[in-house]
Amino acid sequence: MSDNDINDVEHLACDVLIIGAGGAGLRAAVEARLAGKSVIVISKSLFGKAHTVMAEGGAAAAMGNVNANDNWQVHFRDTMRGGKFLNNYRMAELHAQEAPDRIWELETYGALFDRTADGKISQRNFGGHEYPRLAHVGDRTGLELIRTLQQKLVSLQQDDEAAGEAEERLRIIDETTITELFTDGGAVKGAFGYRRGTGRFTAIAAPAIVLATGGIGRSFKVTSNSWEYTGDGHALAMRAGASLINMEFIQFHPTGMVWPPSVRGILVTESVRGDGGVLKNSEGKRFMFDYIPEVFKAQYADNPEEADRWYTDPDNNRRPPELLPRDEVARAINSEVKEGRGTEHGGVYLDIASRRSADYIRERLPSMHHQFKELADVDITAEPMEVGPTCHYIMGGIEVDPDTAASSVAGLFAAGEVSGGMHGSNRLGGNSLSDLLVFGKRAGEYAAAHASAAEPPKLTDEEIAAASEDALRPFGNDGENPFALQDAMQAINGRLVGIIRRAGELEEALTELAALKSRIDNVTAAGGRAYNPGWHLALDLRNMYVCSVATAMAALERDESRGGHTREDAPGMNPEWRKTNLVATLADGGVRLARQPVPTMTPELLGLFETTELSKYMTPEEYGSSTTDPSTDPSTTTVEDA
Ligand SMILES: Cc1cc2nc3c(=O)[nH]c(=O)nc-3n(C[C@H](O)[C@H](O)[C@H](O)COP(=O)(O)OP(=O)(O)OC[C@H]3O[C@@H](n4cnc5c(N)ncnc54)[C@H](O)[C@@H]3O)c2cc1C
Repeated sequence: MSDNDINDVEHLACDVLIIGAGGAGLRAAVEARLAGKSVIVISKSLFGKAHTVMAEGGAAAAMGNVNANDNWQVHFRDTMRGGKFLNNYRMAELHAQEAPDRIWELETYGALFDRTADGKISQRNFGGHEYPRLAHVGDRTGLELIRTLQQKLVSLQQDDEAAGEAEERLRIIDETTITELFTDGGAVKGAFGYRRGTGRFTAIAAPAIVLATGGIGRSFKVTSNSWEYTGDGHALAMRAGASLINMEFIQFHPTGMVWPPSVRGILVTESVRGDGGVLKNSEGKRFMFDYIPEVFKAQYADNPEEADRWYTDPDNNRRPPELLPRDEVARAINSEVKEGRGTEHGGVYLDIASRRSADYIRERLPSMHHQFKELADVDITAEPMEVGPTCHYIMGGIEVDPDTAASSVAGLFAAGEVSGGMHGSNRLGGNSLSDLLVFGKRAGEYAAAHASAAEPPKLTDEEIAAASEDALRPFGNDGENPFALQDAMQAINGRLVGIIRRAGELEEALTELAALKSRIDNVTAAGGRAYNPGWHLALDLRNMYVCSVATAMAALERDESRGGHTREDAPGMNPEWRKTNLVATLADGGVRLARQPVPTMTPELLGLFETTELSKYMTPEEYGSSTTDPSTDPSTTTVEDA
């Protein structure tokens, strides 16, 4: 066999294939396996090293442990407000209702959350959440979540082993990247990928597939995301015929590290602000009081005295503006820096040292203490941190049915960050960990049900050979180095599709991206197939490209500012745009963008809000309207890209 032998393919089969071993993938795997299905979980990185493990602050669930006034209705309201009412209301409803059960269930799997004085799961404050709501383990919550789900999977494998069928029903394959999905007659039937360590190909036949591949953050240079987040699941879904929703909404977390340059973008958890940290500019001013938008004035304190009282008496005071939703805080920091009140390294100060004791900081924020000491030689118990916005999360993603997590392609499901709709135009902190538990479980359940009703699919030699040839193409190309092309794409996105956007710049981005296309098609890989990061990136680039184009197109189309999409040339929210989702599909190799109506909330859910609040987001006739079916709505229109 030559190094580039396209015939050396490992053949596998299962009922439910799960692509991604973060929280969403692992929770789906538990559910599908408990439903009696054979399951394979594939992970691009080492098992246990998914993004979820990096989550710091916690998982939002209205358990009411710290403030008994909390309940799912309040959580639902906060989530819709955070998303500026563009959320898929049904997803937000299911999420708020089911998150507490998913957290308690984790305890039955062995999770150990921090406790309140009376022994309940402790819950902390976070931006946009009315009550303390984030179940946490210090600032290492994601680690506990992944550890627990892995432990659950191992215990299920041990059951199988005892029955003499180890790995028959649950197999985990890490360091393997899926590059293609196979479809037949509009339904998925398997996937193709390569083992990173050897470069050997793998073809897996499966009637049901769950995409749980996380986000797209690596399309930007300054990001909290790690190397794996290249939009693979988004692009795989599109190539299989599914649609992406609202890709313009990208969350720039307000607080990433800004110094030294080698660590720029690494996250500084919102828990620092939840636990009392405040933002100051270079003049020492606590500036967030100047940036409270009209729609949030009723809930946020407009003076430091009231804001500080809130930490001990939240029932009688309004919240500090440092805890506004992330999009608001990120924009405020951006403005301060732009107006010359930033720090030496282009950020602002985040100060908890002058407000909390060193012991408190070390106990509540051990990872942050360690991170700043090790990476920046800053002792956060004695000095302020320098922070600035960093690309963190994509609200856009695969369009799914809210109850079943099914995409428009039969047998293809999606959960976690790769799916769209749940968070509307902006995600609240803590709502991702709960989202991936709620919808990971649902995706696993419905994928298992789909597999039960399907025939075992067969993969053909021809389609496997075509996928192999495709994957090997960079070795035969004579173009550019993949790292140079990634830099070029990151530069376009950072400069022209970043936190503040303008129509002219977005057009420029699309032109520059289009010019990059042929260079990406001709990207070159050198060397052999074993552990070859250049080859791996060469294959990832086409995914990053298609996601970048979908984002820039949707950002140009939506000429309003909402959540994680700020148009300097179209400031403010437009109630007409609140009724519209932008849906991207692939057609003739290009991205196609369509407008679809946002499903309207049921009267029961609308009734959870004051009319005065709804009037800030909606047109008057909407308050009393009932659900619209997008597929039959005549106002659906489309635009084509180049
Ligand atoms: C530093 C940091 C802190 C955060 N803190 C919080 C927090 O406190 N609370 C909160 O709610 N959210 C937080 N988030 C966001 C949250 O962690 C993520 O949104 C969430 O973990 C995503 O989970 P997931 O299961 O969807 O995907 P991930 O955990 O991102 O896992 C994706 C999986 O897919 C695999 N994969 C990707 N592409 C392929 C491919 N082509 N083939 C095979 N496998 C593939 C990856 O290897 C990985 O296993 C934080 C994010 C970061 C970066």
